[in-house]
Amino acid sequence: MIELSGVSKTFPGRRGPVHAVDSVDLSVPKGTIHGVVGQSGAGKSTLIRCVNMLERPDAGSVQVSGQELTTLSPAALRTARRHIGMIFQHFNLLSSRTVAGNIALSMELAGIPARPDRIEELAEIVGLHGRLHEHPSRLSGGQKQRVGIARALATNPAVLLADEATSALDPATTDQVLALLRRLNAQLGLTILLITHEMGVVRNICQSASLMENGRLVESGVVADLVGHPGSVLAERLFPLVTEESPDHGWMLDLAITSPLPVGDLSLRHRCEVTLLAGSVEQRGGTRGRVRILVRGVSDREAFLDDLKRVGAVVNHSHGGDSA
Ligand SMILES: Nc1ncnc2c1ncn2[C@@H]1O[C@H](COP(=O)(O)OP(=O)(O)OP(=O)(O)O)[C@@H](O)[C@H]1O
Repeated sequence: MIELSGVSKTFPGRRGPVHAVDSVDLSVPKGTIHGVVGQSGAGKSTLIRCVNMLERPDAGSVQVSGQELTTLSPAALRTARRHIGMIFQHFNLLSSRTVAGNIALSMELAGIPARPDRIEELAEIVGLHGRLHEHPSRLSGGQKQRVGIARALATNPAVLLADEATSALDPATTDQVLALLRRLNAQLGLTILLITHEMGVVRNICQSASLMENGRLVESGVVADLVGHPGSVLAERLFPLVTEESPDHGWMLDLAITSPLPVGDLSLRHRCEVTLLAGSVEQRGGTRGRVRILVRGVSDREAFLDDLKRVGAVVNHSHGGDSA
């Protein structure tokens, strides 16, 4: 697990100090996937680099798997880093080495024997079987990232840090790489901290997420909980509800859902018309998202609201006086 407390990092800038990371507290439980989103310059890269001390924080505590990293000697830090793998947007592979050579590199650097059977096993895990003797230039972006992942796994880490790992990939390849990360999380119990500017990445694989602005985490939480908070900026960005214009008739409700909404059943039970106006829902790893519905002709609103509660829908916002 990853536990950050009061982590700060300031850089000197032309117009004064830049507080890239400012008093960040963050807890990522073992075996979960947490995403940090935010605009360019928010401090995401600096934050993730503080987790493995590629960037040494000016203040605060960084604990990974129960070990405090900020006070370690250089030698002890090298050993601790074996348990923290990292993957990058541009893969950072050595072009002069084959796939096998790139995977072996992290073992060599960690002082672990680079056994061919282990390298083959890692290639198998990431779906690169049979490509071990090729050079990176012959691989697609998705395959290069698979090499990056195999290299990161070579030292058996408990934690994987992903710095915009899918930002250079097309949507279909992004989905495949995210599916691989989800499988590694489930099968190896890998704890994953990722940073991204793509909301889809968080929707797709993260159980929890944080929004970073100007070096601070302004919102943090379990995604399924965040969608139920009416004012959550993160939930709005993750699950945007886009409608052309508000209908002038009827009762409009914005709902947070964590299971499919039985629209047909609701309209039958309440003898009313329920129309889905907008929705942003993720089904992978359990349903979660937001929907906007228009209800017309309902006679008992209280009973309708009770029924929504019964099916696990939370009303974030309701609008419109005329239900007829
Ligand atoms: N080594 C450095 N020296 C000086 N300033 C830095 C350094 N690294 C980052 N910064 C500054 O810290 C702030 C946060 O940068 P950071 O790269 O962490 O943000 P980010 O959210 O990852 O953005 P991006 O997605 O564009 O990489 C920026 O203002 C950046 O210019």
